[in-house]
Amino acid sequence: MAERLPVAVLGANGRMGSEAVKAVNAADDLEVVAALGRGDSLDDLVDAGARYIVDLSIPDATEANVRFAVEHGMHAVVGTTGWDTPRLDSLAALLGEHPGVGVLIAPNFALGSVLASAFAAKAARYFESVEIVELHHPDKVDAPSGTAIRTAQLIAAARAEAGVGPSPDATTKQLDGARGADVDGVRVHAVRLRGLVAHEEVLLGGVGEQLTIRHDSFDRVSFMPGVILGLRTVADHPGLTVGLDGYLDLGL
Ligand SMILES: NC(=O)C1=CN([C@@H]2O[C@H](COP(=O)(O)OP(=O)(O)OC[C@H]3O[C@@H](n4cnc5c(N)ncnc54)[C@H](O)[C@@H]3O)[C@@H](O)[C@H]2O)C=CC1
Ligand SMILES: O=C(O)C1=N[C@H](C(=O)O)C[C@H](O)C1
Repeated sequence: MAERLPVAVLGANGRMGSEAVKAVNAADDLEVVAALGRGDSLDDLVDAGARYIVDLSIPDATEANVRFAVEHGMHAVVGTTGWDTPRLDSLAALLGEHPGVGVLIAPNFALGSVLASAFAAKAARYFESVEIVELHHPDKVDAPSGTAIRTAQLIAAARAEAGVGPSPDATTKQLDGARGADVDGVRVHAVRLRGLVAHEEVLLGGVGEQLTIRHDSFDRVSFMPGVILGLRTVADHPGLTVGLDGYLDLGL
C-alpha cells in the first residue's frame, strides 16, 4: 500500500480544524502527523515530518504559519482569512525563493460557494447594480468574510473588463456603516446571527428585475471535500494559487 501523505493541521482544536483532522484521517491517502493549536511551536511540524500543512487558524497567525511551512519546503492549503494584497504579494515573493513549493489560499473550500462566486462574476457585467450580503455565525472574528471580499474582487474585475460603471447610489447622508463596506467599489454587508454557519447572497439588479445568487453552508462538512482536493493537488501547482477555482476546470 502507498504511503499516506503526512499532513499537519494548524488550528486543529477550532471549528474548522477539528473537522479537517477527521476528514484528513478518513482519507486513505492522507494522515495527520501533527495537530497544532494556539501556543504550540511550529518546530513540531518539522519534528513530525509533515510535508503538507492545512492552516485553519486565525488571521493574526496564518501568515507566520504559512511562511514557516514554505521556508521548510512544505506545501500549504490555507483556509484562514486575512490574506490581503500586501500579504499575498509578500508570500508570492517568498515562494519565488522556494521553487517547487505550492500554496493554495482558498477563501472558501465549498464547491457551491466557489461556483456561486464564479457565476456572480459572470453575471455582473449584465446588471446595473450589484451588492453582496454575507451572513455568518456570531463567533466569526472578521468582517466582511474572506469569501465576500473575493467575490467582490471577482465581480469588480469582471465589470471593469466589460467597461461597466459603478452601481448607482444617490446616498448623500447616512449613519456610518449603513451602506456596508466598499470592496473595490462593490458594497458588502455583513450579518452575524446565532444559528447561521456561512452564507452569501449576491444581489444583481437591473431595470424591473433582480437576479439573486445564494450559497449556504449549513455544516462545516461542506468545506472538507475542498480541503482534501487542495491537499491532493497543491504539490502539482508550485507557487501561489488564490481560490479553489484555480484547481478546477469550471469552464466559465
Ligand atoms: N476557507 C474556508 O472554506 C473556510 C475558512 N474559514 C476560516 O478559517 C479560520 C478558522 O475558522 P474557525 O475554525 O471557525 O475558527 P476557530 O476560532 O474555531 O478556530 C481557530 C483555532 O485556531 C487556534 N489558533 C490560534 N492561534 C493559533 C496559532 N498561532 N497556530 C495554530 N492555531 C492557532 C485557536 O485557538 C482556535 O482553536 C477563520 O479565518 C475562518 O474565517 C472558516 C470556514 C471555512
Ligand atoms: O469564519 C467562517 O465561518 C468562514 N470563513 C470564511 C470566510 O470568511 O469567507 C469561509 C466561510 O465563509 C466560513
